[in-house]
Amino acid sequence: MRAQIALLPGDGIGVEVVAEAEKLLLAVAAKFGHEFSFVRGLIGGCAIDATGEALPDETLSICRASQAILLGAVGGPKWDNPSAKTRPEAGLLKIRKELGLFANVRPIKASPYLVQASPLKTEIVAGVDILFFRELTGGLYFGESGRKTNPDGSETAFNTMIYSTHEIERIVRLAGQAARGRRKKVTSVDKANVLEVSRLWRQTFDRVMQAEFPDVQTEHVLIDAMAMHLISKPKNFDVVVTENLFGDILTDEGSMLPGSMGLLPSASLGADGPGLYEPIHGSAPDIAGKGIANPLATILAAAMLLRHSLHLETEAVAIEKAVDHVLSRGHRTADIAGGGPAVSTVRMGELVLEAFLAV
Ligand SMILES: NC(=O)C1=CN([C@@H]2O[C@H](COP(=O)(O)OP(=O)(O)OC[C@H]3O[C@@H](n4cnc5c(N)ncnc54)[C@H](O)[C@@H]3O)[C@@H](O)[C@H]2O)C=CC1
Ligand SMILES: CC(C)CC(=O)C(=O)O
Ligand SMILES: [Mg+2]
Repeated sequence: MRAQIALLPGDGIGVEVVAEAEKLLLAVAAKFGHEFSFVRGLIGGCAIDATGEALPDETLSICRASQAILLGAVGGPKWDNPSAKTRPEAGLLKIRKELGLFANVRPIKASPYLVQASPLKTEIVAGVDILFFRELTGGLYFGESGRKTNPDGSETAFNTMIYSTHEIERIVRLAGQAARGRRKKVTSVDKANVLEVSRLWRQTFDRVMQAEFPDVQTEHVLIDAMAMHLISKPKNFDVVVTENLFGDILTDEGSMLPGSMGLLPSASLGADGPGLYEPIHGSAPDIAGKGIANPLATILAAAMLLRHSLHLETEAVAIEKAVDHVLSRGHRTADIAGGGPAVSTVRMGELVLEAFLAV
């Protein structure tokens, strides 16, 4: 098949991990006879430096003309000034909104080869397999916000959490459909004991699930309790659906089940158009430029890209198997090495490539 893939490495370790995933995609094309063309775009801090905008129009055009987008990460201390005109993260929010990528799918699966990498007990972690559906274009990240100076000179700032029925219905539907292909259970996470938005979320979830997915078991869990249940009894969860901010926080927490942020990929999908694939982590300024970041989350995001946007299931599975193989042989980057011997970002990429070519 022919496909154009937009590569948006972004900032910090985004550049290092996307380079490894790109090598895998090139190898997929060569091995399976596909023609992938890659077009690069700027996003985040590097885009602000070059153009003054966190998401230049040119990047958006490249993405719209592509079948899929692979993104690294944005942000870093260089662009953290609170009074700056724009921030790198604004570019990420804008691309999600502009492309209508309302569903962020984040699988959290504990590899049998990595149970030692988790700070949690083996009996809690072994066998964990959760699929998060995080709503991605609504909620606090997109509601009205602002600041004002009060008469006494102090300041007030506000962000608004806002959701409409339509926005809730479409993400709940995707969660229900996914559950049908899995263990047929969906957990909805909200704060309905306090927030009006959550009460609408809960009512809408119940209505859609009862009418359209009566065969799927459902439950509601409050966000504060969920933060605890997620690491005390993670095997109770199959599919989890929640709003933007809650899903952002819970999945970073959930990364401690497999053992590192550097292991978790994600897919951001809309009703149509290109999907966007990225690791769940950020630009990791504390390790950027050292060549030690774990590229597996981004390599696994490339596998999700092949599966969801290019419908190349065999190729996606081949990458996932190669990652499993490398982990089964004991190769580790520093984040999952537990203080033991560790390989570099580039070496980990090479090992996955060698395993991919060998099967
Ligand atoms: N999707 C994106 O582009 C995101 C961007 N950010 C931005 O990234 C910047 C840094 O944010 P942080 O809060 O530090 O979050 P972060 O996710 O960049 O890093 C958190 C911790 O996890 C480690 N880590 C993350 N990815 C890793 C990998 N692949 N291998 C090994 N270790 C890894 C980092 O070294 C750090 O100790 C900020 O500017 C933030 O806004 C944060 C989250 C998502
Ligand atoms: C805009 C962000 C940096 C959000 C985030 O942390 C994420 O999508 O994981
Ligand atoms: Mg996040």
